Amino acid sequence: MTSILKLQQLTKILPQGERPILFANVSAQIDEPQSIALLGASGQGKSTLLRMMAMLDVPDEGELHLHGTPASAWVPKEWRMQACYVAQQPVMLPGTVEDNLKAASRLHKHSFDQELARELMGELGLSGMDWGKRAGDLSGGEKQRVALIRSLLLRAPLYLLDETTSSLDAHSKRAVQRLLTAWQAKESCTMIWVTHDLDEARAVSQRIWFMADRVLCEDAETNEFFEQPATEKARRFLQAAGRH
Ligand SMILES: Nc1ncnc2c1ncn2[C@@H]1O[C@H](COP(=O)(O)OP(=O)(O)OP(=O)(O)O)[C@@H](O)[C@H]1O
Repeated sequence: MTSILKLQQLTKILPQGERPILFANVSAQIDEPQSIALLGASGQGKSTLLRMMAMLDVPDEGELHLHGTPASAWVPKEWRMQACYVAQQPVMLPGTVEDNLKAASRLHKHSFDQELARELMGELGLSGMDWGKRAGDLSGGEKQRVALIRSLLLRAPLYLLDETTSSLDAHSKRAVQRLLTAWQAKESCTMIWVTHDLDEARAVSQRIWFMADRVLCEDAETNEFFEQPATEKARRFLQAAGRH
């Protein structure tokens, strides 16, 4: 069976600093659609690894494969349509909210699914929003949610979510978690969540990738990771968060 995504011995070396190796020999494989939470203390390289999976950063060593084809054989733009990166700081495209929502259909050259867009806006508490409003004038939380819906409308098989809910209020955060969980199941897509919120990780993921001391230290089922972490590093990480 062809894997959805394969990370093979990925190493990232930083251009300067006392600790030049950010991470080394990170290997993992996703064989079936699922949600994975990528955890670890600050500065371990989680965002860098996620950006590599989006072809927005390159490994110094190792190779990534998407649907069985190595990154070197992909046109980056096509890879990014399959592996959709949702940034922590949302970037609005020029124009209106509607222009942003229509971005995926323009890219794919297919008709815009207005009904689905309305449904998703409603689920994230944005049903009253004027679609003619300039996207740049939205609040930070509104931009985050519109950017997320714009990404979902791409209907990508893989979503790379970089602390997507961190700037949202508790209500919106729960709405996003609910929507993405339902979307992942309905669309049979894969989601990789970088998050510092362990409640979120537990609620949304089936699997945990845990980074510590420059390696991917654990790759485990979510319950197993939280109930019986296999390594001392993970135990200490969970203890520090009051979870173990
Ligand atoms: N291209 C680069 N050049 C220099 N430093 C970099 C580069 N990419 C990442 N870094 C550094 O690598 C470290 C890890 O960054 P990264 O954001 O990937 O970690 P993280 O685990 O996601 O951290 P956080 O949880 O705090 O967001 C940081 O100190 C960052 O400044």
